[in-house]
Amino acid sequence: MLPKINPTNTQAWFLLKKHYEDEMSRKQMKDLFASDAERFAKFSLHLEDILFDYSKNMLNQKTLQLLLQLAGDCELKDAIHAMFAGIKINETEHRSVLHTALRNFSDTPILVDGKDVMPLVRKVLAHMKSFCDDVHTGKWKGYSGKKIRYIVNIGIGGSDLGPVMVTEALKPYWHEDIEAFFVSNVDATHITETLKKVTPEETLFLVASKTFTTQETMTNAHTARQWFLHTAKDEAHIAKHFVALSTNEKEVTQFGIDKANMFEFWDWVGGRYSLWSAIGLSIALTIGYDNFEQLLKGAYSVDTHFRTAKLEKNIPVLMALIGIWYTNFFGAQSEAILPYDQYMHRFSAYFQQGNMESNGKSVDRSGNPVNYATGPVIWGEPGTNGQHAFYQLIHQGTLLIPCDFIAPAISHNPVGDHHQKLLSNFFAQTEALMNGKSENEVKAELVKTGKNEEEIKKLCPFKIFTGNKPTNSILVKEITPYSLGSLIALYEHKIFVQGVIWNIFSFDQWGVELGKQLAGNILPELLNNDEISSHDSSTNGLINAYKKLRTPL
Ligand SMILES: O=P(O)(O)OC[C@H]1O[C@H](O)[C@H](O)[C@@H](O)[C@@H]1O
Repeated sequence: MLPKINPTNTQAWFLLKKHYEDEMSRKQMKDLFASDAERFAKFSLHLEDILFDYSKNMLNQKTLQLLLQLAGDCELKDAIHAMFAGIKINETEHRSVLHTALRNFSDTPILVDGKDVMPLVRKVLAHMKSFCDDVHTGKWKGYSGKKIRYIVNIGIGGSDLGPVMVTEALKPYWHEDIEAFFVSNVDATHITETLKKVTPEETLFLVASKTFTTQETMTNAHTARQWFLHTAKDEAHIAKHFVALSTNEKEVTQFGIDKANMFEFWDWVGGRYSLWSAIGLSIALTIGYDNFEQLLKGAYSVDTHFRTAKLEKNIPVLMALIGIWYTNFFGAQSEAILPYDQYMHRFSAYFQQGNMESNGKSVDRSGNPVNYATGPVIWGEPGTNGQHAFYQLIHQGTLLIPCDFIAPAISHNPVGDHHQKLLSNFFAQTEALMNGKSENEVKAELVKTGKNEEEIKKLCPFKIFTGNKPTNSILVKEITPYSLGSLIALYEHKIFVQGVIWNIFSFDQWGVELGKQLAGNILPELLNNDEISSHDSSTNGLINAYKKLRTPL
């Protein structure tokens, strides 16, 4: 079990508040750099090919020491141990949290209810490997004897976002004969447009759902099944074209998928942490099993770092503490994740679910409302697109938005000087956000343009950048399956640490249920033309307007 400590009652919290009010709220980051030539060396860390630079933050040694004290006061080390040991820290669902077991390459057994889960994990990985080999070599054939060319993953949330993000980020590693598609939305447009691009004879559908009851996924899977049978005719052919990635054998067989074509995972794998499990089959089929294993190994390396490194040298711990510093003491309400790598264009969307479904909670582990802020809004787009869209607000708006800049040193597409240009923007942005531009600098610039004094006075306020906008920079040698695995694991553990300190349960998601429940009530009301009066006047009004607008049933 995790401790139930209100972080605001700790001594560290009290001291951090005082430290913020007395000292850091007035500090300028550029002064911190000016007064310490060693700042970068002191506030950056290396982990294999990853450089984590957190020097451009509004913190000093004392801040760090107090944040680490907060981690200590909230018993973080014990919590880390509890998660890796398979203790049922997801108390509201009475489950262990063991995505780390899926990438455990050590010989250490991991026990759930006294039983080692590692043999099962290895068994499913072996099944995935042999299946990938069969599909890639053509041993696995479609019903008409043709090789599989198209993979369509049907899943949503954690059964979609991870595989989409990873396959996109690793496009240079795609198997040459395979093309992957992902269908998630219950909007028929998604499946319809996808089915236009594939053929029944050469398509393998992966029905990805932990529960195998999710409305969107089941609806899309049934539509795909119908589409397939329209051409294939015989239900016996389904076995060659539909496999299931799930924890729910009963529902899988009821859908008509053979147990032998089910890739299993377990309730101790959270949906948004499941890309390492059988849910990653679309990844393994797309980039090859060996590359999938590299992804797991990259994550395993970070798991080892997270479990064993001292807290002050522990990258995910520092990422988490820095986030808490801004959320709870500076009042920041969002964080931007900005990958300077076009292939990583779904990375922030992926961690939107990772962070917001995990730490978007307002009740603490004792069941009481929290009296402090928890998970921020996570958002972002790849650089440099974001620069031409929303960076204006980050530079000159009223909100404080801590940003993570992520970039590879080596591009998969070393064309001309594109990558130098891309990275010059990365470095320039973090520099600009930190230093800003003073009134004197603006004036001097305007003088050079030949403007008169009155014009300069008028224009000056708009051209000032206050600076002091915090950023983390994560520089990776290259985006490979291994380094991507590491990056994902860093962010996963950041989320975990924050949840521990905020005294919330990060691995349940009750907040998604109400909407599903009400949609279940409303759906039958949409299946007739009767006027509805069972809801509030807005909901009634909307439903009745919809019924008038559509063609009557
Ligand atoms: O994998 P499934 O059981 O289909 O669940 C898919 C998704 O839907 C749920 O509503 C949860 O919010 C997500 O955490 C989950 O990843």
